[in-house]
Amino acid sequence: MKAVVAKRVERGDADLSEIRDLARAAGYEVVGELTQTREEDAAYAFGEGKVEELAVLTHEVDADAVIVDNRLGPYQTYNIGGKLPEGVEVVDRFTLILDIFGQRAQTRKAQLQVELAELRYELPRAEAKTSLAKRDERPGFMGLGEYDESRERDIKNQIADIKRELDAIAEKAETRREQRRESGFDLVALAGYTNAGKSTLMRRLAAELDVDENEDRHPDLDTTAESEDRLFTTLGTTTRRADTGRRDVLLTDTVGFVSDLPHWLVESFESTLDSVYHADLVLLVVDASEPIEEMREKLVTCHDTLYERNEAPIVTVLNKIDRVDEAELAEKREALSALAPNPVAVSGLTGERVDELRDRIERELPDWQFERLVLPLADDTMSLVSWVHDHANVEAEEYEGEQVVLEFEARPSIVERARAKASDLAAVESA
Ligand SMILES: Nc1nc2c(ncn2[C@@H]2O[C@H](COP(=O)(O)OP(=O)(O)OP(=O)(O)O)[C@@H](O)[C@H]2O)c(=O)[nH]1
Repeated sequence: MKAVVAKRVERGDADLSEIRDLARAAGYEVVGELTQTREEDAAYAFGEGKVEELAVLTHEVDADAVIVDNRLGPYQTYNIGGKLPEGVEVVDRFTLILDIFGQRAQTRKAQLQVELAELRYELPRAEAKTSLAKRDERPGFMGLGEYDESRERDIKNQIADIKRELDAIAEKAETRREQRRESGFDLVALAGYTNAGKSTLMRRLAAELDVDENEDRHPDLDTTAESEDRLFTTLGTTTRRADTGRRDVLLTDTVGFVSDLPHWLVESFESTLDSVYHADLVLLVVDASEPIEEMREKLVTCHDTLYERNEAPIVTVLNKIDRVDEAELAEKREALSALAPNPVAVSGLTGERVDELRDRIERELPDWQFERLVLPLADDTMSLVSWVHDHANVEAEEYEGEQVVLEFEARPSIVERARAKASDLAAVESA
C-alpha cells in the first residue's frame, strides 16, 4: 500500500517524521509528501488549490491512500476524497493510529479497547455520515457502510457492553496484582513514549531470569529477538520477573505514549495503564538521543497522562546514552531537571549503567519492615511459618519451649497479614 502524507502546519511545526513513522507502522510505503502553511478552506482543512495539487501528486506516484496528519471532520474527509483519483482512501491521523492499534491488538482486552476507541470516534460522525450518504448515495463511504438513525443508538449500546467487559477484565487484573504482592513481589512498571526503548530495557533488566507468565503475547518477547524500530510494538502489557539483588520484582511493559492523542483515544486505553497507576514504582523511559525540546514535550505528555491517577514514585530513565556524549547528556540533564529530577542514565541496548538502575529501583521501592513474631506451638503454627518463608526474608526461626520465634523482613502488607494470622492462632490457642 502506497501513501502520500499531507499536513496542514499549525504552530510552525512542519515536521513530518512522526506521521511518516506512523504510516510505516500501519504498513504503508510513503511515496510522497506535501505540507501547507497558508490559511485553510474549512471544506477541506487545506486550501482548495492545495487539494488539487495533492490529487496530481497522488496520481503521479500512484498512491492508494492520502494520510493527513491532522484531525479531519467527516465532511472534510469526504470533500478531499471527492477531489482525489478514484479509489484513493483518505485517512486522518486518528484513524491511522486506530488502524495500527487494530493490527497490533492480540488479546481480548486490546481488541476491546480498539473497538471502544473506534466506536467513540464514530459516534459523533454517525449523524454526519447518515446525511452525507443520503445526499450523495456513496454507500460504503469511509469504509463504514450505510447508516440509518438507529446506528447511533447501536453504537451507544455497544460502548456500554464493551465497558462492562473491560471492567471485568480490570477487576481480574487487580486481583492478580494483589496476589503477586502477597507472593512477595514488588511491581515495577515501565512507561514512556513509543520507541523510547522500554521493551529493550525490560529484556535487559530481566536478563538471565525466568520468563514469568505473560498476560498478553508480545511479538518480541523472546530474549534473542531484536526490538523492531517501529512504533507500538507493545500493545497491552507483558510482565517478566527481574532481580535487583535484594528484591523480587515483576516488571511490566506498557503501551507507549504518543503525542497529540485525543481524549477519547487515551480513555479507551486507560486500563492498559492500570499496571502503571497501581505499580509500586514507575520507570519513565525517555529517549535521550532526541533533541532537548522533543524530550521536554514528551516528558510533559507523560506527566500529564500520569498526573491524575498515578500513586507510585516515578524514576526518570534517560535511555540510549550510547548515542549521546557526556557533555550532551549533562546539558540535557540540566535543561530537564525540573521535569526529570535526579534521573538515571542508561543504555538498554549495551547494558551500560543498568546496574545503577537496579540499585535505584531497590532504593525507591517502599521499604520492607522488620517483624518479630512469637507463636504458640499449635496445630496451625507450622503452616504460618511456611507461609512467612514463602513471602518474606526470614532471618531467624527459633524454638523455645512451647513457642516459635520468627524474625523476618517483608513488605508492609505481608507483615500486616502475618500479624493477623498470628493473632488468629493465638485466639484459637487460648480458646
Ligand atoms: N542506540 C540505542 N538504541 C536503543 C536503546 N534501547 C532501545 N533502542 C532501540 O530503540 C528502538 C525501540 O526500542 P523498543 O525497546 O522496542 O521501544 P519501546 O519503548 O518498547 O517501543 P514501543 O513498543 O513502541 O512502545 C529499537 O530499535 C531498539 O533497538 C539504547 O539504549 N540504545
